Amino acid sequence: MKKPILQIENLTTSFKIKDKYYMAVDHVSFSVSENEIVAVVGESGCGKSALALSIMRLHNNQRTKIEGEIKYKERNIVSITEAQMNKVRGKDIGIIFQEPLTALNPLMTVGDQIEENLTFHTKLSKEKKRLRTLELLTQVGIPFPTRTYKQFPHELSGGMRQRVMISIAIACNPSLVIADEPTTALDVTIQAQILELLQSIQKETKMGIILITHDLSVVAEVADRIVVMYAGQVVEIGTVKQIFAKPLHPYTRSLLNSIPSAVTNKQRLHVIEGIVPSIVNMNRDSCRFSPRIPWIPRHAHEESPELHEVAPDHLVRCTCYKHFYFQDHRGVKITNGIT
Ligand SMILES: Nc1ncnc2c1ncn2[C@@H]1O[C@H](COP(=O)(O)OP(=O)(O)OP(=O)(O)O)[C@@H](O)[C@H]1O
Repeated sequence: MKKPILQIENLTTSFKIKDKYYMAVDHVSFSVSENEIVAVVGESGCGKSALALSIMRLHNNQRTKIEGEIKYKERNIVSITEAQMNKVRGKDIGIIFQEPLTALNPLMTVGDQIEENLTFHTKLSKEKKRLRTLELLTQVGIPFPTRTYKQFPHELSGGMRQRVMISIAIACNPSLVIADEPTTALDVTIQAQILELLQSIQKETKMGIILITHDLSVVAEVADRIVVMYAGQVVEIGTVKQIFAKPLHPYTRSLLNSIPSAVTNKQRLHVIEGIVPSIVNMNRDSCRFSPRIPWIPRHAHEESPELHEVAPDHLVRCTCYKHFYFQDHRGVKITNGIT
């Protein structure tokens, strides 16, 4: 059995809005093992970034409350001091953000930014840091590492900047990397290259990756397991095979049905009607997805829906999945979930 690197248990992240706290991540539990890619998927506003920033403890702690456990190699990093967390961040756990142009410092050269991380976490000499930086730039597929070493972020293309972000994230050989929408800001061909790069680094280093994305189609090829989040909660979790071959929660099925494919490209794509509720106006006592599937009878939903284990390692929230069918744009029932 694989060793878990990160175990998240009942993680709750609440933001203070006008003197009251509202949960954006609601009792989330899952784990990531070495050599494993776990994808966290869901539409915008489902709590994916709030989750990623909670793991890194990058929220403003004056306005954010984090409860539950995030165990990195058995140690609960929710309760360690900020100084201790500084040693974990960037060394044990790396992060890749969606938009490298905003995440990178525009006034520092690429070389300096990578070396900054090495200076903070290692005792390498100046020359060794330079060599390690050039090695990293080569590893992430930068064609002219010595030139890029001296360049500023704005001198690079989006894809190259994301490669630089990846090299910063992996500089200290972390055992876990969180990639928060790493390809969203890139065009399709570059997206594929960046995902391939992440996958090859992961194979080489055996690190664990949490891949956060709103796009289920990007995870099929790379992920081992999928965590589907809706309105702050995990609504389904399973292996890639389980989720793609037997998606159960109506939200998962809707996400899958929204993916353009060779099968659907001549038809209108499935659109998930409605929007993710805001954390302030959310009805927390019932199935949170129920307002978006009004044709499912009320009795099909569970009160205070729980996660149910439907197969080994395959969990789904609420009983509504048993009754689910789609309505296409003409109101026609589609019962199998995937057209
Ligand atoms: N700092 C904050 N203060 C108050 N509310 C917040 C804060 N950050 C996020 N939220 C709210 O928490 C919910 C989850 O947001 P989050 O950014 O985690 O979603 P997401 O799934 O990552 O979406 P996206 O893909 O657009 O980033 C949203 O309702 C959002 O408005």
